[in-house]
Amino acid sequence: MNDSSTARPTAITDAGGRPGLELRGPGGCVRMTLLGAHVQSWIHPEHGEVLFMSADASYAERAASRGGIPLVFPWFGAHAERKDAPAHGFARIQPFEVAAQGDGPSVTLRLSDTEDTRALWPHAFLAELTVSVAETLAITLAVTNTGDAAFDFEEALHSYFVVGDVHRATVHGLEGVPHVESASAPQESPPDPSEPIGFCAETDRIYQGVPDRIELRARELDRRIELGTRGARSAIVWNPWIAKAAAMSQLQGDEWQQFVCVESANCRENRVSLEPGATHSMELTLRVSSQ
Ligand SMILES: O=P(O)(O)OC[C@H]1O[C@H](O)[C@H](O)[C@@H](O)[C@@H]1O
Repeated sequence: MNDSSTARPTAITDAGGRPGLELRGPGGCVRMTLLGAHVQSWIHPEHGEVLFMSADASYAERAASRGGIPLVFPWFGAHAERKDAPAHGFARIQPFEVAAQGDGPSVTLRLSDTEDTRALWPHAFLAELTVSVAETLAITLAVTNTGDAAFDFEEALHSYFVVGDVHRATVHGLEGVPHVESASAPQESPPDPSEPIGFCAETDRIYQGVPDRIELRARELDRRIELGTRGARSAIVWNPWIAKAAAMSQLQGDEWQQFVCVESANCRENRVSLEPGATHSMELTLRVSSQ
C-alpha cells in the first residue's frame, strides 16, 4: 500500500447528483451512494470495471438503480402479504448515514428504523454495511435487533457482475447444492445438477445450504471472480434472458447478455431469526483474477 493507492473515503455524487463516497485501495476504486448503501462501481486496477450498471439505470432521488450491489433487506423478492411494499425490501431506497470512517479505504454506513420503515415492517433495527477495499473488496452487513421482541428477516448482497457474454459465463461451487428454480421461462431440459452452472435461458435459482466459496468465470473477459462468504446460507443465480429483460425497467436492449447476478443471501428457509439485542453478520469478500 502507498499513499497514491490508498486514501480515506472522499465525498462524491453519483450520475444523479446523489451523495456518495469513493474508496481507493490496492484492489481498486469503489464508488457507492448513501441511498441504499449501494456499491455502484468497482474498478479493479488490472481488470477494469467488475460490476455491471445499466446504461438505462435511474438515478432519481429514491430510485434503486439497476446494477452494482443493491442491498436487499428485510425481505427478499415480493413482500409476503403486501402488494404495495417495495420488492426486495426497503433498504435499497432508504438514505443511509455514515457511521464510521477509517484512515484507509473503509467506511460503515448505517440505517435504523423510522416511521416509514415501521409502517412497512414493525421492528426496531440497526443495519450497518461496512465496505473495505484492500487487495479484495470486502462487504459486511450486520443487522442488530434494537427492539424488545424477536424478528425474522431476509437479506442479500445482490451483486451484478460484468461477464462480457453471458453465454460464456459459468458458476462453480454450487454443484449438487439443492435449489429452487423460479424463472418463468427456464431452460426446457433441467440442467445437470452435478455440472457447473451455464446460461442458455432465463435463470432465477435460489440455492440453499451453500458453501463459503463460489466462483464466477467469465471466459469472454478472461476473468474469475471468487465470492468468499461468512454467514450466508443462500445464493441466488440470476439472468433474465431475452423476454424478461425486454419487460424489465432500467435495462437496455441486449444488456442482459453482459451480466450475471450471483447474490449472497439468507432467505426463505434460511431467513435469519434475531432475539432482542442480538446481531447477525453476513460477509462477502470478492477477489478478481485471470482464468
Ligand atoms: O428488478 P429487481 O426488483 O431489482 O429484481 C431483480 C431480480 O432479483 C432477484 O435476483 C430475483 O431472484 C429475480 O426474480 C428478480 O427479477
